[in-house]
Amino acid sequence: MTGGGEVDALLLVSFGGPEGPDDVLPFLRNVTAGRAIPPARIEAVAEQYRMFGGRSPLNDQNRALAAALRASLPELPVYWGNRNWAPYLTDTVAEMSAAGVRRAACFVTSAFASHSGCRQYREDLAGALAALPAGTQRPELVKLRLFFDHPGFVEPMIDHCLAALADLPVKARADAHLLFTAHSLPLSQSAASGPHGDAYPRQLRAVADLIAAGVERRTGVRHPVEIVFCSRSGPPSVSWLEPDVGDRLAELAAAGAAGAVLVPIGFVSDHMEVVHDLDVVALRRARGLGLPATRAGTVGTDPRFVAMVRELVDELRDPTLPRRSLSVLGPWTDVCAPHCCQPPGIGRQPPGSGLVPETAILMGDGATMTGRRGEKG
Ligand SMILES: CC1=C(CCC(=O)O)c2cc3nc(cc4[nH]c(cc5[nH]c(cc1n2)c(C)c5CCC(=O)O)c(CCC(=O)O)c4C)C(CCC(=O)O)=C3C
Ligand SMILES: [Fe+2]
Repeated sequence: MTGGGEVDALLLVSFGGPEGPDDVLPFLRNVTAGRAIPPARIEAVAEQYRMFGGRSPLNDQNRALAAALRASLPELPVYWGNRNWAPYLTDTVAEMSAAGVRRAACFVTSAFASHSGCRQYREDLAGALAALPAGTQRPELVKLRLFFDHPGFVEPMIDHCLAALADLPVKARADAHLLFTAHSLPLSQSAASGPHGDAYPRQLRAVADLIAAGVERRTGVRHPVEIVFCSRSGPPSVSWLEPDVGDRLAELAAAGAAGAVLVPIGFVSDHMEVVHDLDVVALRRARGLGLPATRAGTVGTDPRFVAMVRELVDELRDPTLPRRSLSVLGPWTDVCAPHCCQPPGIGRQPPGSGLVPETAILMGDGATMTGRRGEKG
């Protein structure tokens, strides 16, 4: 990797979701391969997808994001590849190689550090390169930095939070709690997130505080800020980040809270965790408890978010450009440290055992890592 320079493609990297009833089980097998997820949990998640016709909203949202990115970056071909469903990253990277792409900026639809949200995508990109036949052109795949505290993500979420507050009944509004939601993680994954550990909860807290401060600037009201979690999985013997959003709503109702706004910062579009775990399960529970509650929109294809991606690509072309970030945690590093987000017992072996050099760079192998590297993180 060189300091700055040309970029000849953008690769949108995401999770992937099923697009019809027949896709649900094969998709879940892809997601849970090698993971200790109880069969009962898999069946329950399959049922959630079936409630929505077996179709996740996620792929259509990525199609919309790709279209917005094409409009915003007309000079670059925009490719799209997923971890768990077609179009698969391995196929997309093979297509990019055949098209002669030399250096692609990779935008991953996940704002925060964790194994699932950062490292595993780097593993996927490295795996897609390693799967190319010997002798074919290997594009350089450069993952753009984590964007949790970028104004292009935070500012639209402030607007969405204000809109959700305005949807509450007037008497619930001024004292409403802001419950910032994110995907739960096993405590071991959370503790191992980022280069020094605990990056996931710290980044969530930083973003929640930025959004709450933005709301206060506009309304003059300082709302209570909490981080809550959805979509806990895994066996009951393993501890995950808590509190669960529904449990916390029950506690707030019991304590006589005025109201609550769910602000889904952990996801960039309204996918299954949002439309099912928040809109169906959590909001229904709040209604049953008599607690006024609304849910803020996700960032989706907000023009500021799309412009942020363009800005991150420009940073790659010209490292002297300002690197916008709103919290003391950022701007996040361009290259992850070797064991960043590596929980004990998950993932591939440490680098150094016959990996192609591009793979070693993506995986943050210190011995071969060159080029742009931030100071913090
Ligand atoms: C941090 C995080 C993100 C955010 C970062 C990112 O965006 O990557 C995320 C995203 C997503 N997770 C998704 C779906 C699923 N996640 C699962 C399982 C798991 N997720 C985990 C964490 C995360 N997941 C973890 C620790 C597990 C346990 C197994 C494991 O250690 O890997 C399972 C298996 C069943 C279950 O266990 O619930 C499913 C079906 C979808 C698609 C939604 C749609 O279809 O709209 C998306 C975007
Ligand atoms: Fe990381």
